[in-house]
Amino acid sequence: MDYLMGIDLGTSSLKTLIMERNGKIIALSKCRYDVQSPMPGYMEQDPKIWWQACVQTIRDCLYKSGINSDEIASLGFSGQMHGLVLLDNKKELIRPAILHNDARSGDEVKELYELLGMKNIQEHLMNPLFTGSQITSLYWMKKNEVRQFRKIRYILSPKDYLLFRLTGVICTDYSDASATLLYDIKENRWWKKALECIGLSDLRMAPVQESIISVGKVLEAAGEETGISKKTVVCVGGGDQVMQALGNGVVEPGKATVTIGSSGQIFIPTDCPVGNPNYNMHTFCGAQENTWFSMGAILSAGLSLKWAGSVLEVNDFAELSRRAELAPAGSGGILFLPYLNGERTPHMNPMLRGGILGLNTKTGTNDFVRSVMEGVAFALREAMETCLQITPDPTLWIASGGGTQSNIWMEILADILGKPLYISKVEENAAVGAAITAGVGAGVYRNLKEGCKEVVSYQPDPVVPDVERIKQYEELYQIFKESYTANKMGLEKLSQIQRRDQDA
Ligand SMILES: Nc1ncnc2c1ncn2[C@@H]1O[C@H](COP(=O)(O)OP(=O)(O)O)[C@@H](O)[C@H]1O
Ligand SMILES: O=C(CO)[C@@H](O)[C@H](O)COP(=O)(O)O
Repeated sequence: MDYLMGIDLGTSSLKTLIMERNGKIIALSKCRYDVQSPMPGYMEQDPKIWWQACVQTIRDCLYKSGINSDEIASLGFSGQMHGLVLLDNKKELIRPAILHNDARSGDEVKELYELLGMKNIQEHLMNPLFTGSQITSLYWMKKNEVRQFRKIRYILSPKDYLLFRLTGVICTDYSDASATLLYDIKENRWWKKALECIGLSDLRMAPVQESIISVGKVLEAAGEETGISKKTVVCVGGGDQVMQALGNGVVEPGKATVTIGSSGQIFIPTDCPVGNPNYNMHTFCGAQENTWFSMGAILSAGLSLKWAGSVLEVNDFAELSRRAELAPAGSGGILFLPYLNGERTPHMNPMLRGGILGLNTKTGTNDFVRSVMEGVAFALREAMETCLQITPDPTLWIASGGGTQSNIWMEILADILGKPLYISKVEENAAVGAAITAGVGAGVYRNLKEGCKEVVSYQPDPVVPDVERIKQYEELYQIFKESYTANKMGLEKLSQIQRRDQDA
């Protein structure tokens, strides 16, 4: 039988799975790791840890499945987007990866807007500039790590590093290329002006392929390390948002996903690159040429619940969900602002900080946990409304990510978005999407649409919003939006104090 392998490099863990062509998962393995924050606002990971996690989970999956590795027709990657991985001319790592949620380059964002010009950015990148994107992280390095900057020979996105370790091939895909903010989305090539502006040439950038393209076979040494056979075809894969969408059967306009992973996203496929007139959401390329999507991204979704758990010293998400179930809808009138590490859509502000408003003598820990889940859902609604200002509302919404494991969180999300939410029957949709992509690359499926049709089905009953709670949340949502405007300046000042104190 032909099996397919999907590998998803997340922010908090790496997941590998082996599935049959009909989507039945026969082995799944996860390896957790931490994000390092050596300075306030810095978010980094050592790519070698990703590779170790990749090796460990591949071996574990092969062992659990009991299959012969020759039977794996192909494998593909999904990866956290925007992050910066740098290799020197010996193809050695230059420094730890700077991640998508890094907030150090606020000044560089402002400078790059000046240097590149708003009109050019609108026309070529079709995205707002933001901290944690490759363009701003590279520009920060140029100013602050001159010696290391000079060593840069290859610039990769996170999943491309795993592809390189496995095959020796340097290459990326359209989705990750566009997410670097160094890529001209209209012209479909690296944007020379942006590269020149930060003192680099497009020779430093990886060749760009469709996600389904097979780049070759595993290297001898990597084969021995992982147990992957030389017969297995290795495909490029794509950014985790594109891969999770495919793993949820979202392959063309009409369907959309709302994701609660470590971060959170609204993902809407579009017929053309819609751009970003208000500089507060994203337009990126899809898995294949001439495919695009609009995206609203919030920085602390699942991460907010993780933080709440650490405050309460409850590190079990299922237990946190039970606690949220015990609190009333609206959490007794308290509101959580989930800006723990700044925010992207719609505020595009790395200097924001979180907040809890309306605390009173009756507020208890159950209210606190529920308000965190509600605050994340309010932020996702604001991201959704931002996208829907310029893209048509899809007919079907699918919830995705680790947050779907919580019934109460899904109920809250459906009520706050005011949308029935479908949930896929399988977990780990980004890894499933990577496996589907690899299946197309190896000829197991004729195309992505066929792969999605064979693999993806939804639980029979969507999570349906409740009419009464929709009304109740509407009132709170208006206060949530106003709270940003009312508190913005104070939150920014607090963030400055936090940086200053931690710097000292
Ligand atoms: N049983 C659960 N109940 C509530 N939330 C959960 C549960 N399991 C996972 N989560 C949420 O999902 C997040 C992880 O999502 P995941 O999609 O695995 O993230 P990533 O891909 O970024 O590593 C956790 O931080 C947590 O907030
Ligand atoms: O930043 C984005 C999208 O813009 C995220 O998709 C990251 O790529 C990481 O996702 P998680 O690991 O937090 O789910």
